[in-house]
Amino acid sequence: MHRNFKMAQVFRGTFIHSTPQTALQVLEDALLGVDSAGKIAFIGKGENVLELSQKFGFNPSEVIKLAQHEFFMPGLIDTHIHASQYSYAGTALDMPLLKWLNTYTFPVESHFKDLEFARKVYTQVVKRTLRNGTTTACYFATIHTDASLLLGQIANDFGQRALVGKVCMDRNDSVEHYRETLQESVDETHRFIKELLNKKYPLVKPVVTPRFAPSCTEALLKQLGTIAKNNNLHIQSHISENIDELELVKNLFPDSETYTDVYHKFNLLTDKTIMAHGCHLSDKELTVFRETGTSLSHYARNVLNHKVKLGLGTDVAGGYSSSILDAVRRALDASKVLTIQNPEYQTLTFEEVFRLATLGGSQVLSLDDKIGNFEVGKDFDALRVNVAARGGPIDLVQCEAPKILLEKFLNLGDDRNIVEVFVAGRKVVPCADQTVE
Ligand SMILES: O=c1[nH]c(=O)c2nc[nH]c2[nH]1
Ligand SMILES: [Zn+2]
Repeated sequence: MHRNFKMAQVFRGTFIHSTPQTALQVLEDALLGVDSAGKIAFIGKGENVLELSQKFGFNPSEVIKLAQHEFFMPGLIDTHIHASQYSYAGTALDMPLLKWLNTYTFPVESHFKDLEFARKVYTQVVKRTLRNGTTTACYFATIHTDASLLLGQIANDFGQRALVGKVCMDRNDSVEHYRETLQESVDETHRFIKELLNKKYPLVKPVVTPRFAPSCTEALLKQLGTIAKNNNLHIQSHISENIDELELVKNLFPDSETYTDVYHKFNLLTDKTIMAHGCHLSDKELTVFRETGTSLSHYARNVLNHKVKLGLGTDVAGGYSSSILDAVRRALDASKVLTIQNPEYQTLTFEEVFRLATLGGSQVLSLDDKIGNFEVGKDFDALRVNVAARGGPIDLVQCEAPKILLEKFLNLGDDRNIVEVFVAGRKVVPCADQTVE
């Protein structure tokens, strides 16, 4: 027998996922086994259940069968979300970036030195995103180390896979008490990394997080590049979101040719770097992204054309919803608008956006050896979707093919259709305590 672990769960039904070659692969009447370490042990055909049960040592009567209108898909991956901005999600969308940061964001984030406030918001955001099917989230917290550690603890407790970033900023003239000195930022980043790694959470890791170039001095960017390199850590930040921001970066970093150069110079562009937005990146800058292996949390055909790793992010609270399903729809809508403006522009298909939300996200986070689709050896991070869930938002008149079921779920579904969520084989939704405080 080829297994180290006992088979913990075996499912039979439709599995839908992406591969690097195929945006949508449907496995009908498949049998998938998850071992006691939460990894996919085998994928076979339902009709071979007896043979597989002998080979992998499970009882065919214990196989969990999906109902009609149900399917499994890989867990959704949010490659960019500000956990600390969740309290005002859905509001404060009336200002351009720099004004928005000074007016809403920095004052709210400064409250996270209060650990009870942090606990409340971070518990809400972890529970809500899990409920919405986000099995992996790449979080920005705030400058406060203890509150950022708390976010890691809460993600671990609820079973979400997460990268957690203590935000670094030693430049901020607008909200004076929401700023660190260079030394504080460096020391606290060291402490954050050390303490989070010491917890040995299996699914939660630190990510080095310069907020964005305008809120960091060159000295800080340099030190953060070194810290990430010495500890082989992920890095996340923002880039090239807004024209005023570009001007500011030009003024603050006159020696750098482009915004991308600012980060590149300080070793902040690596194959474990996730940059958000990148709306105004030139072809030349995108080439640097590809060459360094840097990923983008955004959507855009041009990014795909440059073969830059690309995934979706909710960007709460700049984005109003904490559901990746919402990001899927906005990516599709925005892509249609781009085609209206330029008929040569090739509209993204729902299959492509499905891949961005799952496998693409795993590539962005350099976790595609562990998650992103249903491959033997990967962790079982999955959503059990019932398109016809009672009380849900979708009415089915007749039996539909799996591809249509997925399309309906992506375009019309919500958390009522996500009947179970698994992370590394553990069922995290429904969990014992379902109410969002
Ligand atoms: O959408 C954004 N949200 C933020 O919090 C932020 N900080 C810098 N740049 C940013 N963009
Ligand atoms: Zn952001």
